[in-house]
Amino acid sequence: MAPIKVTKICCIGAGYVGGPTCAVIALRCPHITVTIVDLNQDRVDAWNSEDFKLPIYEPGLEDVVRQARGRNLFFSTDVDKGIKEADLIFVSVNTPTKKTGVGAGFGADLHYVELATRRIAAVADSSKIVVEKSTVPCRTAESMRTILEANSKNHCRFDILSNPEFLAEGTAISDLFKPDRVLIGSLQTEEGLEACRALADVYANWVPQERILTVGLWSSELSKLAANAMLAQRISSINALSAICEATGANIDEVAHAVGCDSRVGPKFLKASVGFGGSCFQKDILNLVYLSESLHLPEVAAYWRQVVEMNEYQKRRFSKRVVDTLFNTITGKRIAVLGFAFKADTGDTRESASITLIRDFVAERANVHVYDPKVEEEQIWMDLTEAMPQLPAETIKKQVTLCSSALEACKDAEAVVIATEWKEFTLIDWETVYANMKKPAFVFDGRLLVDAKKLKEIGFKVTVIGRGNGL
Ligand SMILES: NC(=O)C1=CN([C@@H]2O[C@H](COP(=O)(O)OP(=O)(O)OC[C@H]3O[C@@H](n4cnc5c(N)ncnc54)[C@H](O)[C@@H]3O)[C@@H](O)[C@H]2O)C=CC1
Ligand SMILES: O=C(O)[C@H]1O[C@H](OP(=O)(O)OP(=O)(O)OC[C@H]2O[C@@H](n3ccc(=O)[nH]c3=O)[C@H](O)[C@@H]2O)[C@H](O)[C@@H](O)[C@@H]1O
Repeated sequence: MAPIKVTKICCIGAGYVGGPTCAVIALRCPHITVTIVDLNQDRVDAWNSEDFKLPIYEPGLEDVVRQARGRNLFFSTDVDKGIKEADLIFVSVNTPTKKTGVGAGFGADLHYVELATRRIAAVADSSKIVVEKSTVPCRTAESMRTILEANSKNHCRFDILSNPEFLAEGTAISDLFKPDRVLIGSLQTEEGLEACRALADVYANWVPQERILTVGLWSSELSKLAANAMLAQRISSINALSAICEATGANIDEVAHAVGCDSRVGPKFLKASVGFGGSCFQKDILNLVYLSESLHLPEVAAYWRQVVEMNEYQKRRFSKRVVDTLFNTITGKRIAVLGFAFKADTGDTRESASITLIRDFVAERANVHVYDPKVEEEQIWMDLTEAMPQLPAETIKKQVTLCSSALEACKDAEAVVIATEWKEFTLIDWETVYANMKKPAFVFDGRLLVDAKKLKEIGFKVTVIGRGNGL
């Protein structure tokens, strides 16, 4: 068969993955035209905005978009045109956990993937390589192929590839510039391997050959779920140990360092925290749990489910420690929560531990003062109303105040809770914070961020995750 050369790429879905990933492809491959399409007009308008007020915050992203937009990078709501013109199409739509029906609460909602696939089938009038970029359950490519083949016109060929994305938010651009690996899964047929080579050639414009891994379709799909499950499992493991540290007087940072020095374990992803958040860890593990159950592997399902349960326990445990320490009641007390994003360097709040903490504090009838350097106010209100459906919005607004700086949030507070590891929280002037707080002044560090000894010297009562009360 004739070699395929990719010259036009379309990406369906201009979100946290589709946007940065395809912007970097456009930057690194000036000879390829990249069009990112989305049904969401506001999102596309933001990507196209003259002042580069992009819909997502990601360090380095604006620079990439500034260089490539209008040259060979385009954003549009014309999904059909994007599909028609492309020879390779990334499907990078959302795959949230199902809310209702079979598999509710566990399985992936593949509705958006299916709609995008059906759209490709409906409008494509020439052969395409269709690439699953979204994280999907094992064997989703088969369903996509069935839909495409059943609807294909003009004898169009569709080759399906799996090319999961491993970027982390906050470091997306550097992850994309220098990925640990690019994974491409294909059918092991002549056509499948040729499609795989064509996509590998795109990445080869900037990724060293040895980092481009080519495997079977099902291995590729499963590897993405496995990677996220194993990363989250490390956090739940260290968080489980943090509870033992608090009860025994061991120090979780010292334990993590000692364990991570073993080259077989490695030092990364062993930072104890108030719990992992983000749009994917929980969703992908639940997806793996559902897959295991469907395959009649209940022990495997129970094993992975425990990673999520431990995370829920960690968040609950932390809120309880706040209440217990504040003399068993926080009713009417002012609590400053520093950080609303699920991690530093992103404005994303999906599954953020901060939401759970604030919900718990509001349930205890505390007055919560929140500050985050990047998250939009509107987003915070949306997340809190969704997290507390039983409370009228006015009640939430009575108990929660949004602040424009850490100092403002901490003023007159009885306790400060650090929920996100923003760098600016390491630079807080704690002397001033202390002077402006009610006494005794408490600090609860859910991110191992503060110098506990120094804060104690100032006069704070300090509680740190993974350390006993004696610190
Ligand atoms: N957020 C992350 O850091 C990572 C996410 N992933 C996976 O990538 C996928 C996408 O995630 P995000 O980019 O975070 O989601 P997102 O929600 O930010 O973006 C998805 C976009 O797809 C659009 N969309 C949905 N259906 C469409 C259709 N039929 N036609 C056109 N546009 C459509 C939505 O309007 C939305 O803008 C998910 O499967 C996720 O699990 C993978 C690695 C990292
Ligand atoms: O599929 C995805 O969506 C992505 O999920 C994660 O990326 P992300 O969720 O953006 O961010 P992480 O850096 O993994 O952090 C996830 C959560 O774990 C927490 N975390 C991380 C590391 C750690 O040691 N301790 C810890 O509590 C973070 O604060 C955050 O709340 C993975 O790291 C990416 O490889 C993957 O592509």
